[in-house]
Amino acid sequence: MNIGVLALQGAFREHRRLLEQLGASVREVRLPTDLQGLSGLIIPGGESTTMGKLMLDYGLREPLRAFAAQGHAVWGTCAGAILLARDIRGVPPQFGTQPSLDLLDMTVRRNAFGRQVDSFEESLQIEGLESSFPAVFIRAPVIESVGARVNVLARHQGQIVLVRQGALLASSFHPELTHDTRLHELFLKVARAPLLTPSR
Ligand SMILES: NC(=O)CC[C@H](N)C(=O)O
Repeated sequence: MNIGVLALQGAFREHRRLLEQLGASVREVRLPTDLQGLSGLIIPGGESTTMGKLMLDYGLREPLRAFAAQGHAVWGTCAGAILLARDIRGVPPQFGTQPSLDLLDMTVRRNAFGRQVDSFEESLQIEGLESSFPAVFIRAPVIESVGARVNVLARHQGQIVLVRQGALLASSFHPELTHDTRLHELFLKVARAPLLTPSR
């Protein structure tokens, strides 16, 4: 299966390594033509302001929206989750409005768990996984609210940190920075059969 990782900035190599470990063939996506023939795409963590700007500069916003509209699986982790959100809060005023793909019906607040030094790892209970998942949070966003079609799959201290809406997934944390492959396996399952996989 061909899976893309948006490679404008951020932790794309780590996602690539995990996906390849699971047998996927991975393409780094930098241009709209790179999306051809892919079954799914991961938007990594990094800096959502920079990534959003590069996304516009490279003419990727509309092609990415079209890719998702075709029903392909798209998973945003941390900054990637911010880019998927319909509504982004906590953007410093000097950045103006932040570009978003406006795909997932949720409101996110940037850097809601604190500063870089406040990064932490936490065992999360995730719906559908039998044992807890080691989740790494780095200047992570919180998902403040979600629309009716969005399923909440995990919370940390009451705050939403993992959601699914059809073939779209968003996590506040970085599963690519651990050795636990279960969320990448879930993503590949969705990418294989986006319309067949139950959303819970
Ligand atoms: N680890 C991350 O992806 C951090 C996200 C970053 N704080 C942002 O708002 O874009």
